[in-house]
Amino acid sequence: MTKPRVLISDKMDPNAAKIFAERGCDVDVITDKTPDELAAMIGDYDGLAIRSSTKVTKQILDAATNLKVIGRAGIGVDNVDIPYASAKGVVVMNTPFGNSITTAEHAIALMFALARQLPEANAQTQAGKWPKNDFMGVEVTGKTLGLIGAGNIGSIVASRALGLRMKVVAFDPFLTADRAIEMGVEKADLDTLLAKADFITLHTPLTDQTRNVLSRENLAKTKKGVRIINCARGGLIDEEALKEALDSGQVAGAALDVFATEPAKESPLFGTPNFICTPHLGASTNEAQVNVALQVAEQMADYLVNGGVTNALNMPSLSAEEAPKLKPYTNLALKLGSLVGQLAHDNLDNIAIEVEGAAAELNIKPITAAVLAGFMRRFSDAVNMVNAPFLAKERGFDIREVRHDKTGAYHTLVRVTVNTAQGPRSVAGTLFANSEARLVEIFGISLEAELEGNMLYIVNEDAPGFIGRVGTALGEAGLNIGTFHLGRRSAGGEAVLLLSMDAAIPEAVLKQLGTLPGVKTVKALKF
Ligand SMILES: NC(=O)c1ccc[n+]([C@@H]2O[C@H](COP(=O)([O-])OP(=O)(O)OC[C@H]3O[C@@H](n4cnc5c(N)ncnc54)[C@H](O)[C@@H]3O)[C@@H](O)[C@H]2O)c1
Ligand SMILES: O=C(O)CC[C@@H](O)C(=O)O
Repeated sequence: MTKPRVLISDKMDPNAAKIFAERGCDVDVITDKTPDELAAMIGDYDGLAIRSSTKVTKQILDAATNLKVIGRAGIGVDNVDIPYASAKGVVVMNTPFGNSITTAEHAIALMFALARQLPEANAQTQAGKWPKNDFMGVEVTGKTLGLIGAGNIGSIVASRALGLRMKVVAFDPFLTADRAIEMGVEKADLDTLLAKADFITLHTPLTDQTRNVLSRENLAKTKKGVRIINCARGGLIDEEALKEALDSGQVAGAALDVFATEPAKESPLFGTPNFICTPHLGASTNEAQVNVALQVAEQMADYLVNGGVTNALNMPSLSAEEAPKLKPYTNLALKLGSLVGQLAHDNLDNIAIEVEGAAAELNIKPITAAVLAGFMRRFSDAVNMVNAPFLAKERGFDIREVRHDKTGAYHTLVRVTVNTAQGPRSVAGTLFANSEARLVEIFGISLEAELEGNMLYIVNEDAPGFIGRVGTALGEAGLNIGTFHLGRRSAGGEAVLLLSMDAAIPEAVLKQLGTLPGVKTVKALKF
């Protein structure tokens, strides 16, 4: 097997390259490339490991013809076009916890820097001014910290602030009352937080809901003399309005680690008294960078080598332990989905995936994703397990997953059903020896077959001599039959013939078979 190739395109702790190599990947570290240079080389790689400098745009993804996974050594993935990566079938992963403590500590550091004006005091002291009377600070003890966003980083900031004997008021629509009690914070709406907080710290992603959460209007609702810290994302604060609020004294100080446009080489805020900033250093500690580098390399290698999925933003998780167990099922599901897709005449918009026996004990999501991928190959060869659920959603598919506790004739079974104009149609399959995919039922008729390579599917009226006539027609066309599978609804009723063929069947032969007496359907299948 050829080794997966990984490109590390941003500066990353060297442990990442080491882990990739140890886990069986070939790895190149090539940083500081222009988008055109990256687009020219990305086609050679299966994996792309990044921090925030590399922008994974449509241009890069279009050129990334072999790419299977993008790993972000960090939390924010706003530098990756996730919808486009998903549509292209590329898994996007991040490392959601590796730099949380470090970033929370940076927010606390900036809070103290604001409270005691440390950067300016330092600059003036080193300039020989000894400005002892110019820097009257404020204590944080007893003050109220307003937390906007109480996720991983926000909750660490809250715990540190409580340790400093501050009160913490949190605004986060997803914060439950129980979790707020557990965190020791007061849950509040945004206006209450703005009115109460002496310090405000932001810890949300940048979304349509959070963009400009500290807008001009909201800045005007803050307690006069508030101090504001943003270590989350630029764009959460209206920077022009913040400048005005600092100038007017409404805001006594602001500390930004992040800007709406980065790198921020210029800003209306630069030079404003009581404004301090750092160049997106929130995650920059040795500890955090080792954590995220190790984690991203482990996760990406696990996916490329074993199929394990951890911390993906566009695919359900799959542990390295589950992945090998699920692999034969996803193979079976892909084939069943493909069979239904090839046989379905209607423009279907619904699909049900049922699992029973051993299959019912597994994570059904990858099985569903594989069924959808197989089914939608009728629309495009580029469909895979990553993009199939997104494409299905985009097409408005109704997808039903059913897990049955009972076990039937087979120790494990996956059934795929679609509703056609003629009523529900289903196919089912099992695993022989826990690994070999076998079709066991097709549209209500029991029939055992491997779904492999070129196949011929015929539905006919059961009658003596029919099989011989099919064999003769194929033989005369010089087409060799590999295996022969038969099933029927009842003697003399509807029968199904499924043949594996050594070669593809020409259209003319299919037409000729269609003229045989009793034939209802003839179709060439490909797996
Ligand atoms: N400065 C840095 O270097 C640095 C480092 C790490 C993370 N970050 C950024 O910090 C941010 C937070 O990271 P995290 O790990 O805590 O993420 P998280 O997902 O754990 O937490 C985000 C929280 O924001 C809340 N939220 C979502 N929409 C909201 C809204 N409209 N109003 C209020 N709250 C809302 C969510 O419910 C969640 O609790 C991210 O944007 C991340 O990219 C920056
Ligand atoms: O990689 C970095 O330095 C920044 C990381 C940070 O913005 C994140 O979202 O994890």
